[in-house]
Amino acid sequence: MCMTNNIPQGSIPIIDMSNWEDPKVAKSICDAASEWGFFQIVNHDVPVEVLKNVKDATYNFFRLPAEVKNKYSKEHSSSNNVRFGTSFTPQAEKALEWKDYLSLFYVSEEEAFALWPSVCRREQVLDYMKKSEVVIKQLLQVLMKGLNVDEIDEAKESLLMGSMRTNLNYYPKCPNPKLSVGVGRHSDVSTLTILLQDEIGGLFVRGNEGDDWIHVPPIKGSLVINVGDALQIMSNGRYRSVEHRVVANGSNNRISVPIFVNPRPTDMIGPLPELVANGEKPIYKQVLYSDYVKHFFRKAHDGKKTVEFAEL
Ligand SMILES: O=C(O)CCC(=O)C(=O)O
Ligand SMILES: [Fe+2]
Repeated sequence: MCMTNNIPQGSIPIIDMSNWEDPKVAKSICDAASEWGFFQIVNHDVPVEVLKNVKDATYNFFRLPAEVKNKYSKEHSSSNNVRFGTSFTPQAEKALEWKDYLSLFYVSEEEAFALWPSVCRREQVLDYMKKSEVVIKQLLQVLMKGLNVDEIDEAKESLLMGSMRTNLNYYPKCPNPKLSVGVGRHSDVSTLTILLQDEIGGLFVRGNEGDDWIHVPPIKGSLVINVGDALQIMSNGRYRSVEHRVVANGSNNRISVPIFVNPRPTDMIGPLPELVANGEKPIYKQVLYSDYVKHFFRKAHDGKKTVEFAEL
């Protein structure tokens, strides 16, 4: 596919990754991360076959009878790292979100083979994660360069992408979509999120003027990338995590598969020392990442409020 890096009017940028090291492409990635917080990538290194397989894996899991899926619910799952659920934080929500999910926190291949449901073809989910890592590293390298952080050493790599969670999301057809939502307004708590969506559509992003919602159109073979709160905090606000939501759909089921690329739960996150050393005034404090995530999951989705937890 031949794409320019132009931003279509009223739409989030679409970036061709085939020459990702080209300074012009690198600039369009950094600009997209600071102006929009969201973009789509095409001609990336994740093979189409891998994307197809992970979608099949998702359908396979959600087609299972309720009693089989329930083996992975909070009450029954043998591990916190594998969790089937509905909505987001049901105990804190006034109305549930019209969504089921299977959340898979990656620890090791060995653990994934032991604990992840075999029916969802864990090899395929693992392959999607592994192949996406290449793209994640390219994006992080470019984004760090944009902050004048030229080297991503082992410690920095671990801070930026030391843990990963893949969710298989299923939004069943909703009898009265006007009365419900797929996912409420929120920003992600990740460093970056890599999202595969199917052809149905329904993801909306807060526009950079702040008062409009922009649809993220499904593009065959593309991946949607968004900045999460952790990167907003580490970049001292230069890259923005942006509110997004998913509408409920009255005619079709929809699936999506985000990979949340996160710091490790035990990491302290705050503005990167390189930025502060340059004389920049920090606008966030250092917080323990697991505390930040706990704060996010304790409440219902509430737009961009989570990040206030780290504000100075
Ligand atoms: O399904 C989507 O398109 C987005 C899902 C989402 O925002 C999330 O899981 O954080
Ligand atoms: Fe999200």
